[in-house]
Amino acid sequence: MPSPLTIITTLLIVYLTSYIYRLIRNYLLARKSGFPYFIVPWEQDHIIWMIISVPLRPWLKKNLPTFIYNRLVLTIYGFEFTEKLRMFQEYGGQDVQSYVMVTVGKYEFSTRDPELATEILRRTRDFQQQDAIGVVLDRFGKNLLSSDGEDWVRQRRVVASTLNERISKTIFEESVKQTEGLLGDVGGGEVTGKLFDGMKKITINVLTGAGMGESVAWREDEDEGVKGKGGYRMSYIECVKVVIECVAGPIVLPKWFLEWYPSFAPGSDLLRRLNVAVEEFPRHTWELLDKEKQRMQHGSGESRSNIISQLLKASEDFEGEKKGGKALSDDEMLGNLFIFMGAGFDTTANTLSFALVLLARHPEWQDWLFTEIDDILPPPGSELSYTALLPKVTRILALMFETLRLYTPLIHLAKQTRAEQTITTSSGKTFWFPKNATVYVNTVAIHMDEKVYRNINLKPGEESKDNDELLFRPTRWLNADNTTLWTAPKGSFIPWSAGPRVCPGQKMAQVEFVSIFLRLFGEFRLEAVPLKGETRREVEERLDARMQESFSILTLQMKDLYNVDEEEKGVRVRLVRRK
Ligand code: HEM
Repeated sequence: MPSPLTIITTLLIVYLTSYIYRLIRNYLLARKSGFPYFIVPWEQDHIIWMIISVPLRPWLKKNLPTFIYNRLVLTIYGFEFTEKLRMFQEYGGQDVQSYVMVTVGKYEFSTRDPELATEILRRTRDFQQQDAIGVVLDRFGKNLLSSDGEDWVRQRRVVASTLNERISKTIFEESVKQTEGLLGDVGGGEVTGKLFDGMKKITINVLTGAGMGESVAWREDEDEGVKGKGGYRMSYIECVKVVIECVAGPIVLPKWFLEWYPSFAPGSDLLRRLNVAVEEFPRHTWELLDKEKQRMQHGSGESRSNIISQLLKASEDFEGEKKGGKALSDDEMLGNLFIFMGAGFDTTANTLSFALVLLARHPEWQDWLFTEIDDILPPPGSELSYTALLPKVTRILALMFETLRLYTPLIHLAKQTRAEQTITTSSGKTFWFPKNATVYVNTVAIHMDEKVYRNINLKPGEESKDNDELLFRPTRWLNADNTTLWTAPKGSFIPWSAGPRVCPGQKMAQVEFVSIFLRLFGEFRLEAVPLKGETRREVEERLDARMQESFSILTLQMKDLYNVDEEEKGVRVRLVRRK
């Protein structure tokens, strides 16, 4: 019988040998790749490290020697936003702006090179979705975001066709209606921290109203809605909110764990609500689907302009074409209706919130917006028309693009190789990727490319600056004529990704952003409210610092912006009537 000491020593030797083996293996693969590489002898994808490293980051920064921290931080989730361009400047090559990080964990490649990014995103069969996406997002069924190959092609055809012009018009009208509801709450000139919660509420109400065909009145108690009608404990909206809140982790917990998790343990309230939501979300969704089917059967046969009815219609068309072939299995139908919520909620709400904070920080850009808005809005009291207004809007879209450039919701696009791959660039150089490589397209760094963005489209009176690409300047998105939108070169502006898997909700998000801002800034100006004794300069510094403290849980967001009650926290603003 070996002694405990012998067992521990043997285990230690086995672990160390495996550790050194993995490091050397990744090192040899990196040398073969043709990319610049550097070594961080750490297991970046170890589950314990992934959980503890994010909260530990400030402590590590304070206590570790800089040369160690600067490498270790690149193994901590969300480093793309905190580190910006540094790692490419230190380790990336001159011509390809990419690197391999040699670790003890998975082989990891990152790029900020527009040409490589375009190629990676174009070749969806060679650079596929990561396995981890399915673990998190397949809770209610397989879906577009987690699928690859033929399954993805079939689902994409059906799902993407539902987000059409009819939906855009519905989205526009529903967004205006919801914004009016919000203005009823916060448009009285009072100081409020709730404007940003309002953006979340608008986004989810629009997704439910224009998406699921269940229009929600602004003042409707969230506990009401569909709740109660079939013995539900939570409304549809509440279920969606809880599930999305849990997508970054707890969603993977099995039902038995949620059921038995002790009520005195930390996080028990959220897990208890998740337990209910996981059970009731599918029931609500089936009920909405059934209702829509009934309407289609008993109505004129015309599908309504919401996502759920368009999805049913697209499925029917596909099934007709394929003579009995099913467009989406029941499981996929549910999975995709969840993905619409999951993919469309936080991304859009956070973009709206960042844009508002940027406008409160830089009020001079509000005047710039007013010029366009006042020019195109009909007289007060008239209805806002999607078809009349949308083609005329450029400045609000320029603001949206500039917000997405600086605070891109997805800080990287994560892909994975399942076989060896090569890419040959236009300069004739060939690079190699091993099987099972993690491939990151770093959107934060791509959006800060000085060769693309520095001093582009300067307008009369605007000065050129050495750090212009790091600054908030929406005019860069307008051509010299000042009325048409500038298109960034291929692979240089990818908040919605690019290639065949480009976000199908791109237009929907733009329509929502434009309609909310048209309605809001048509009537109001936004002011940042100073804390006690704060000068304007100090307000600006505080807002800049707050935006830089943003962090990513699946999407990038500001800390303490939502659900904040205390006076000193949150970002307090005031809407002041313009006319
Ligand atoms: C500002 C708002 C939005 C941003 C920045 C955004 C960004 C993205 C990005 C980067 C991807 C690619 C993800 C990847 O490949 O891993 C994506 C995919 C997707 N998005 Fe969006 N999105 C937004 C709004 C929406 C909306 C409103 C919807 C629909 C309601 C939506 C539905 C989807 C779907 C279904 C996919 C999967 C596409 C596929 O894999 O073929 N998104 N989005």
